This record gives sequence, structure tokens and C-alpha cells, in this order.
Amino acid sequence: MPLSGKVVVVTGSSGGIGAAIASTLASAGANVVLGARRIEELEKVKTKIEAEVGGDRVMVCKVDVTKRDEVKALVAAAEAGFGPVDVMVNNAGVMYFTNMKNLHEDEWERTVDVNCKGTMFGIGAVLGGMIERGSGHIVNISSDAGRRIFPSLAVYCASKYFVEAMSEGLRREVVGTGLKVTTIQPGDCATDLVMNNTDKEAADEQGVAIGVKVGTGSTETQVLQPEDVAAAVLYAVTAPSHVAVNEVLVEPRDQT
Ligand SMILES: NC(=O)C1=CN([C@@H]2O[C@H](COP(=O)(O)OP(=O)(O)OC[C@H]3O[C@@H](n4cnc5c(N)ncnc54)[C@H](OP(=O)(O)O)[C@@H]3O)[C@@H](O)[C@H]2O)C=CC1
Ligand SMILES: CC(=O)[C@H](N)C(=O)O
Repeated sequence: MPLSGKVVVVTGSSGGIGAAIASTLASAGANVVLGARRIEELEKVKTKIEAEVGGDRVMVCKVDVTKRDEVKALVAAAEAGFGPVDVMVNNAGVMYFTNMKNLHEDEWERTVDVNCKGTMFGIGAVLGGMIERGSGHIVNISSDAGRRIFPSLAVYCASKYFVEAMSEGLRREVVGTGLKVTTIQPGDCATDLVMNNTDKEAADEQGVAIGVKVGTGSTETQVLQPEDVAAAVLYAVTAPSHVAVNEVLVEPRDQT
């Protein structure tokens, strides 16, 4: 199996895209460490993956990615359990459709804390060890919103532009060290990402019902499934060692 013996950490893996990435990479042979805040959901994902792949190749670890020490502790736990981290997938994220004039400032702040700082802390937790070992792959789950601006998503798009800029800056800096840095840029994907929307005006303007999954009411060709995004991650992390897959834009066929 292509990832046999590799150690992978996935943040935000208590559901959605993160859980699918963990499952796909475990099926390819990796030992996976699941991180998120809801430990009981992490345990369910672990049970499901172990039923699929067998063996004792999944660990769970409670982490709030907005806390730098907790992200370092996640990586330390992974290393204590399985050994040095080969692949760090910074996936945890939040998204709120909101118009800036409505001043949902707590949501702006949470978006920056989770999407920007969380990704940055994930990089900080593994970078030193990877450089020392001369190998490692950092995969940051960005968005098509890291390439263009969507209405009622100003702060979210800004957070994903941050992820893109930081990733590209890091990638250029580590050229020659053996490390790889990839951003994955999904379009609409059927997850709970917008369940916590509170700005009704913005949600109505964008035709997004509050409290339902992304893509509800869309046809099969208008929304990705989490496994589609996981397949893009697998492609990037199993490329031959001389090949760098620096970014992958993966959208539903019929998304405008
Ligand atoms: N769904 C989509 O259409 C798209 C999603 N993306 C990106 O994919 C990533 C995953 O989102 P998706 O699966 O869709 O959404 P979900 O809401 O289903 O999953 C989000 C995950 O992030 C975790 N999370 C949120 N806040 C924190 C935190 N402070 N600390 C640790 N974990 C946290 C959640 O776990 P818990 O609550 O247990 O902590 C959960 O596991 C995000 O970065 C998102 O921006 C990009 C493009 C499209
Ligand atoms: C801009 C978007 O809605 C994007 N699909 C995302 O969820 O990141």
C-alpha cells in the first residue's frame, strides 16, 4: 500500500472532509491521528475506519486548533504513538455566510482564529521536525474561495487567501529541503460546514438555508462528496518523490 507505515495527522477530522481524508489515507496504509474538539465524534470516526481497515492504526486526540500549545500536543501525541509525522493535513475550518455591514464580529474573529491561525499552528507544530528529517508533506485544505471572492464570504475568502499565500510562501522557502506543501481547493462539498450560519440576510441572499448541509437541494453534479476531496489529497501525497503537487482545484462539474 502506498502509505504503509506513514504517519498522518488530520485536524478537523470529527466529520466531513477531514473524516474522509483520514479514512482514505488509512485505507492506503497510513497510521492516522484524528484531531478535533468533539472527542465522541472522533471516536465514532475511529471505530468506522478501524472497521474498514482493521488493525490498530488510528488514534484520537482532542485539540482546539486555535490554541498553539494544543496543536503542538497533538503532534507530540502522534509522535509518541506512531513516530514522526510524515503528513500533516491542516483541515479544520469554519465558514459563515455573513455581510460585513451586519457586524457579526465574533464570526469574523472565529474564522481568522480557526482557518488562519489553526493552519499556521499546524505548520509550526511539524515544520522543525520535518526540516530536520529532510522529509514531510504539509497539506492545507484551502478552498476555491482561496482563488476568487464569493459574495457574503468576505472574511472567509480572506482567510483562505491567507492560507494560499502562507502555503506558497512556505513552499518556496522549503524548496531543496525535501519537504512538500500542497493546497487543496474544494468547491461546494456536502458537509456540515454552514450549519452554524446566523446571518439570515446573507443566507437568504445566497440561497443558503440556515441549519442544513452544504449543497442541500443541489443535484449530484453540483456538489462534491467528502470522498472526492479526500481522493485529491491521496493523489497529492502519493505522487512520486520528485513530483510536487502544489495545488489542486477540485469543484463539482456543474458549479459556476
Ligand atoms: N464543505 C465545503 O463546501 C468546503 C469546505 N472547505 C474546507 O474544508 C475544511 C473542512 O470543512 P468541512 O468538512 O466542509 O466542514 P465540517 O463543519 O463538516 O467540519 C469541520 C471540522 O473542523 C473542526 N473544527 C472546527 N473548529 C475547530 C477548532 N477550533 N479546533 C479543532 N477543530 C475544529 C470540526 O470539529 P470539532 O467541531 O469537533 O472541533 C470539524 O471536524 C474547512 O477548512 C473548510 O473551509 C473548503 C471548500 C469547500
Ligand atoms: C466559497 C465556498 O462556498 C466554498 N465551496 C467553500 O465552502 O469553501
